[in-house]
Amino acid sequence: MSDQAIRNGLPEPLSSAVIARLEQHIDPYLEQDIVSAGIVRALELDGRRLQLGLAFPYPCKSQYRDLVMALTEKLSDLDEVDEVECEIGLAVPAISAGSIPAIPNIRNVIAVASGKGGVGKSTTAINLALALSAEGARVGVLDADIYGPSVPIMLGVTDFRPVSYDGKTMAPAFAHGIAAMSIGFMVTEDNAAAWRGPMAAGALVQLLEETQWPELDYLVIDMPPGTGDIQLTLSQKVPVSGAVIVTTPQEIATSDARKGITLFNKVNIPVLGIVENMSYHICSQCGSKEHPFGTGGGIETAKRYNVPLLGDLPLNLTIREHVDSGQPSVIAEPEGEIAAAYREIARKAAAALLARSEPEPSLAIEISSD
Ligand SMILES: Nc1ncnc2c1ncn2[C@@H]1O[C@H](COP(=O)(O)OP(=O)(O)OP(=O)(O)O)[C@@H](O)[C@H]1O
Repeated sequence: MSDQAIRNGLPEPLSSAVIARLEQHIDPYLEQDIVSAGIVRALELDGRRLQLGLAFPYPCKSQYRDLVMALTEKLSDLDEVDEVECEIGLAVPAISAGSIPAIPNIRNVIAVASGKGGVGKSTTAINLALALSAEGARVGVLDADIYGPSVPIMLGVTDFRPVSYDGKTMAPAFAHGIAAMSIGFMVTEDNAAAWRGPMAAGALVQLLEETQWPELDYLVIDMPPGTGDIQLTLSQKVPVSGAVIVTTPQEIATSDARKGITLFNKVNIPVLGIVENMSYHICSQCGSKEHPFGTGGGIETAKRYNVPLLGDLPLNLTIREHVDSGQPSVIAEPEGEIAAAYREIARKAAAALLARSEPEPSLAIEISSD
């Protein structure tokens, strides 16, 4: 139950009647009615026009139209009201990340991680960041994938070189409406590959802290692949509010994903859910769904660790072509099915962040040997 007070200018008994009807509307991502969830902020009557002020704690702009229609329908039987007007805003709260101090201007940090390389972690991170932005949030992305920084290519900013105006901090790149900083702007692949764990983690934390981030609701970090020292150090030094694990359905990738979940459990970072990438293939001849790597790995892992499966993405050449050309699918085909799948993942991950703001102490912790 939210303690958010409603600015309520309605007379009784209209006020009770309106609130009772609004309480019937369950937000599908928060799984709570919109009054209890604190989304209803203001109620006013202007003549026979009912004005609703709503503020969502997670970005879901693409859902507003359906919401307004559903609420108008629910309130249509009230004699005092001829018209319903909704003003909808976004107010993302900062979810605390334990004792690590917050980074100025950044409300929430979401780490995108994978147990092994090549599963599509960066592709997912960048599309997730752009999807959060498309749903209305202010978003930045930090490319911490030191051994294969791909954000400059994926956002089409390979020529960007960070500049410092104050000698202390660097301005990030801006592309497709989000801010971006990448280790790839600084170092060549050759010298990054020589970096060992602590040095790499130190450089990444410095990169994060010395970037002049604009005000952000979410900073998405594309983590280095794997579950070793760099990932552990980063998770302990950066105020990560939640993690998204990317996996493919192959058994080997799935067991690596489990190591990823274990790593975040170890450092008390809630796992917001799993994204199963390259999950299926749509046959170009007959349109049927084929599962070249088997089925069910993501669901099985999600169930075992009591974390949601945020979504699955097909093995699809256009996903690859889009990111390789600097126009990820969420931007290249915003009306397409793939963009819709990423936006759904974004809404679910952002809502999960609110629900799981306290790590569950009952979660089984499995310490892996590597
Ligand atoms: N669903 C998909 N369908 C087709 N190609 C994909 C898909 N997801 C990612 N790819 C492609 O697979 C390759 C690897 O993806 P990506 O760089 O995102 O993986 P990664 O897990 O971040 O790898 P690494 O950590 O090693 O950099 C890229 O060429 C990307 O375009």
